Amino acid sequence: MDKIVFITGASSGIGAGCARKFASQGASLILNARNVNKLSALKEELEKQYGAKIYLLPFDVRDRKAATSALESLPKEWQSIDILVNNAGLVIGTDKEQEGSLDEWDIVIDTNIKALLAMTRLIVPGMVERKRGHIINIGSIAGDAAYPGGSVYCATKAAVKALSDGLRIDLVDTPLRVTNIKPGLVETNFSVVRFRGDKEKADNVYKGIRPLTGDDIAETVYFAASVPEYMQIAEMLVMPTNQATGTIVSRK
Ligand SMILES: NC(=O)C1=CN([C@@H]2O[C@H](COP(=O)(O)OP(=O)(O)OC[C@H]3O[C@@H](n4cnc5c(N)ncnc54)[C@H](OP(=O)(O)O)[C@@H]3O)[C@@H](O)[C@H]2O)C=CC1
Ligand SMILES: CC(=O)[C@H](N)C(=O)O
Repeated sequence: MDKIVFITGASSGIGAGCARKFASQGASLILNARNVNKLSALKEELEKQYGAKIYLLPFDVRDRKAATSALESLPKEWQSIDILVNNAGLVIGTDKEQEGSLDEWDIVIDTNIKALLAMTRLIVPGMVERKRGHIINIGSIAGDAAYPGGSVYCATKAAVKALSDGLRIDLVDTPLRVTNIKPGLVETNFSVVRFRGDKEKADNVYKGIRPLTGDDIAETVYFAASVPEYMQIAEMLVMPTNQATGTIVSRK
């Protein structure tokens, strides 16, 4: 794949999985996250394993000024981004809507909604000009229906669906494509962040079920990116076999 792929939140989980998959297929990658050490280790791995061309662009996606100047700083040969994977995201806590921390929810909303929108706003005009591009947003099954303790997170992922659908409408007269990938249970660092570093609680989320991995979701992202240009995978809901909805899971 002779394309430039920009992945936010590439230092871990689904984003790192996407980096590995696209690198294995010959794409050139711009990798973003805040943790520079993890990004550098991934760059080294992908250069060694696949001879991939990697450009690191670490910044906090919530920082609009940093995002703007990072993108402006890209060398000319890296500016024509073909695929934007809006993946960076998180949740903190499982509090009820009437009890949780507004400060923590600001972080969740700013990352999952406002930063995704800002990256789209910064990168898509160039795609429109070049008449090629694909925006792949990582939504969630959580965007389909709210669940206990997930009110704000679910709302942000419902917003990702609305932003994806809206962008697809706004780009309907262009060759650009928009995809919303909606994973179910995927074992990554996500639950460790959700439970504020409590690894035992995080591990319990995946007890008794075979969860998906970041690499599994990367396969679906790559699939959406690699179908012929006249095809647009608008949405994909991908979950473990023993999961039926955001809350109905059979554990053995
Ligand atoms: N795991 C799951 O079950 C599911 C996850 N998802 C979604 O998948 C996406 C990836 O999550 P997942 O891989 O599971 O979780 P991880 O915690 O493993 O990865 C999250 C990534 O987002 C990055 N990130 C978080 N905040 C910022 C920020 N402010 N600026 C830049 N990067 C940031 C982190 O990097 P760093 O800390 O270095 O900045 C990390 O690379 C999220 O949008 C999540 O909502 C959707 C459905 C299911
Ligand atoms: C992290 C996710 O989005 C997951 N599907 C969940 O809602 O727990």
